[in-house]
Amino acid sequence: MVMDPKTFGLHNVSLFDFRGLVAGVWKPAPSGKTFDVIEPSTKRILAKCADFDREAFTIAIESAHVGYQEYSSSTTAKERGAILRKWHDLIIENLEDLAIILSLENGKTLIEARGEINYAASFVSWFAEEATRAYGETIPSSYRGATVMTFREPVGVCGIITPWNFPAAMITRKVAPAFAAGCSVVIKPPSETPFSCIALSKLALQAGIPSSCIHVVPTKDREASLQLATHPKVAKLSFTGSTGVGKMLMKLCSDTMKRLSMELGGNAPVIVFQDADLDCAVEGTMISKFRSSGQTCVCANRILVHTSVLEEFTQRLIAKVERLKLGSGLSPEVTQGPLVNAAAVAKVSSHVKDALSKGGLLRTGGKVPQHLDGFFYEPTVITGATTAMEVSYDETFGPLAAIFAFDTEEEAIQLANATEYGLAGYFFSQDVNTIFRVARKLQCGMLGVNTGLISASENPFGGIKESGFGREGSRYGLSEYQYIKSVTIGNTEK
Ligand SMILES: NC(=O)c1ccc[n+]([C@@H]2O[C@H](COP(=O)([O-])OP(=O)(O)OC[C@H]3O[C@@H](n4cnc5c(N)ncnc54)[C@H](O)[C@@H]3O)[C@@H](O)[C@H]2O)c1
Ligand SMILES: O=CCCC(=O)O
Repeated sequence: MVMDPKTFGLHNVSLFDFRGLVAGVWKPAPSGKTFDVIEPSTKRILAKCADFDREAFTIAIESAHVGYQEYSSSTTAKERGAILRKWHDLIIENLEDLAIILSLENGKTLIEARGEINYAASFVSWFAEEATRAYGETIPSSYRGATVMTFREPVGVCGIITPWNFPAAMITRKVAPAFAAGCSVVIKPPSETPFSCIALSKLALQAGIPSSCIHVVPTKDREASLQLATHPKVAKLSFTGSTGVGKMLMKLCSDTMKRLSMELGGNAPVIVFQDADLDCAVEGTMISKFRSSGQTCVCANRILVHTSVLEEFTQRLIAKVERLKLGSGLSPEVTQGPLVNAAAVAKVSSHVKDALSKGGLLRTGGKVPQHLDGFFYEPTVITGATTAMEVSYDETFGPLAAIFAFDTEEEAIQLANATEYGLAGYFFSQDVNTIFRVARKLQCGMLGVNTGLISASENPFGGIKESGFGREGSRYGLSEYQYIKSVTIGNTEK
């Protein structure tokens, strides 16, 4: 049975829409096809979303191609900034409704969902300002009487493919800089959580983004969405998701030489040195490990603790973990929502079983709770983790804290870097020399030192190694949607 949106307490029910936006029109799929979106905390069908085909992507891309040329040539950067400012304000005005929609489809707690909507809005206001700061340069020419200048031009139509774990923020972190630069977008939202994207897009239109510049094409048909990687009129693909899918898309994009942003998987280490402030280390580990029930790309996957503080740190961590309360994200007392689906539960379960079979010690958790209906797994702590275990080389993406012991700084750094991923890392130390030395040696794009919280619109977000490339947010995020054109003006001395 599909639930009635009116029962969720939304003020603006029109935000909860199940249609796509193609060439300026909100519509169901022409075939009438839909796919089920499941509420993870109950396993019930939340709603049926329009399921578009390949043809819809073609129409959207063609429209976006005309749209970006009109939009970029008819607006100043300041005007685009004003539209984004309005979009930001509308998101904040509708924050509670957006948070409810997000919590329903993703499962995260209402507090986390409100946090994500604020975070999503922060990218829109950030790029409202950045829009006006697309500076070019003048360069001394080696030709007499000539001057070289650079212009920053919008790349054109941008394909946007995002994951379910941040259904709102992953949209605005890409779409806001694209609009700021003068680009248009065709979005393929995640099929687990399409409704936050749809709601945000309604507000973008209301703010004044031209309808030819924003298209939302939900689908379960992966082949259809690959148009965003193959169609010659798509100039750029911005993808956030797993490394495997990122590699496949990158290969497809090579035929038409698309610009790419690849925000991929991680396997973040947390290192607790012997001189760490343990309260700070435990607090930071809790945030980094259990935010969104362990389902963020920057979540701690391996917790490396110096043997001298191992038991003290573990005891304090367990005390905090055992205070976490599982349940529906909409219940005010709940601190941990469900995982996204049955496959996510199975993966955590398999990592736990594998670790225990290889000598790990279960300290708390380790089960699927029987009293809850949704896709839940208990927050779990395992000590005695080793590099032979799956958790050491595979992203768990769930609430398993695996604790490894180390004796020397060199050993910790070697363990931390022994992964093909390089997204985030964290460490805790109170020694300034250790901080500078280790910060330089860890191989990752983002580092938290004495904190587990590194995500913010001003912070360059992105990875190295197989965690991808490109930087989102920050002063670098706008240039991902621009190309540099050099203009040489010659013979100016005549
Ligand atoms: N680096 C970052 O900024 C960042 C942020 C969030 C999530 N992630 C990563 O995303 C992963 C979790 O998200 P996920 O499970 O949604 O990832 P995913 O790669 O399975 O899916 C991401 C998107 O790609 C689509 N997709 C999946 N398979 C496809 C295929 N064969 N063809 C075309 N499209 C396809 C999905 O529908 C979704 O929209 C984790 O690895 C996480 O670390 C990275
Ligand atoms: O999951 C990855 C994105 C989360 C974040 O931006 O902090």
